Amino acid sequence: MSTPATQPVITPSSSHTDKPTVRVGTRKSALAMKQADFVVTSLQKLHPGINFEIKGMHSAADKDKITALYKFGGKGLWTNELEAELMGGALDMIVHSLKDMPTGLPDGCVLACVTRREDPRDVVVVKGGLENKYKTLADLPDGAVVGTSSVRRMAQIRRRYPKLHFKDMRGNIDTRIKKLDAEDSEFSVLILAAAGLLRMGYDARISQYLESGTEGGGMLHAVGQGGLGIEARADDTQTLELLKALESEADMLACEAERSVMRTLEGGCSIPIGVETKWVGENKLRLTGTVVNVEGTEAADAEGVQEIKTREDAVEFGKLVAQKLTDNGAQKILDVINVDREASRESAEAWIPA
Ligand SMILES: NCc1[nH]cc(CCC(=O)O)c1CC(=O)O
Repeated sequence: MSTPATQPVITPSSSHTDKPTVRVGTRKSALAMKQADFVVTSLQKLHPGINFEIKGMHSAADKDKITALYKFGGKGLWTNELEAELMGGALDMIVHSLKDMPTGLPDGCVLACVTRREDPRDVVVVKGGLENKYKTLADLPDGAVVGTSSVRRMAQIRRRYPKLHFKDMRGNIDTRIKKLDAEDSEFSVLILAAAGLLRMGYDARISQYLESGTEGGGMLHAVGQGGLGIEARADDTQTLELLKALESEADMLACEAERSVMRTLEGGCSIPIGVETKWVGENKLRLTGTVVNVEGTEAADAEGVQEIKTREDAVEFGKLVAQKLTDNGAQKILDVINVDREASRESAEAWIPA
């Protein structure tokens, strides 16, 4: 006999081995898994002939909660392992919260897709929920404790509400809310991203939306907040093609502009910068940015409106707004923050993705 005597045995669990498999990686938190699930469900509807698999991975920083975060080497802290798997071919794409993605990716990896953005704003969550007589930051008495580990959030709130106090609050969303609600908790409110709460189904805990302007507490959100960023290999044309269907062009352009501000200002390290983008006319994007010192006593603000049609337009626009921020004193504020951070080893969004 010239043909092989044994054929591979098809077991029930490998009944779809005839289908091509696309492997989707993400961090193994409840929110990250939900986000990956959303991406896979959307892709599966479009491609019933492909088998999609989600692989949740703990990063080194997730596994080791004792070693100080800075000892992991900072950049890409939460993404290095996933990217190694992607480049080695064990994964075909990674689903990230866009705001946790460094603005510079390793060679060979690209931001293949930005999905339609969830509400990008930060929100206030009050202790005990909506029964609480306090609903907004303006309601809080002097000395009330705000929980956040983000310098960006703390600095901007201090600027408007100098009499509030701040304490670090880390952990994933469930952990943070539990800490807030605990009977003996010292916190009055937490500041979180609307996107995470909405995706987790915790809409009912949102008591105030923060945004630019007095009503919104003058708060600008993090770069890329609310968007999902999907990373793939630059040469994997099949995956890049699949992901085109999930891209929201308007949100991608706005997020590219925001990331460009960050990339232009940061020089390696993540910085506490707030942004807000809004489409204000046909192809016209308005981008507002702020850099505030930790004490909330000094700020550089800038705004621009420009016609944006391509990714390159968005990147150039981001550079322009970054330059305006620098002209208005951002660099001086950032230099002080970088020196302080070197001493305290704190980072901008604390780099604890939810
Ligand atoms: N820094 C943590 C983080 N990273 C992504 C989200 C969810 C929001 C998003 O997808 O932008 C959060 C939680 C938060 O900031 O409250």
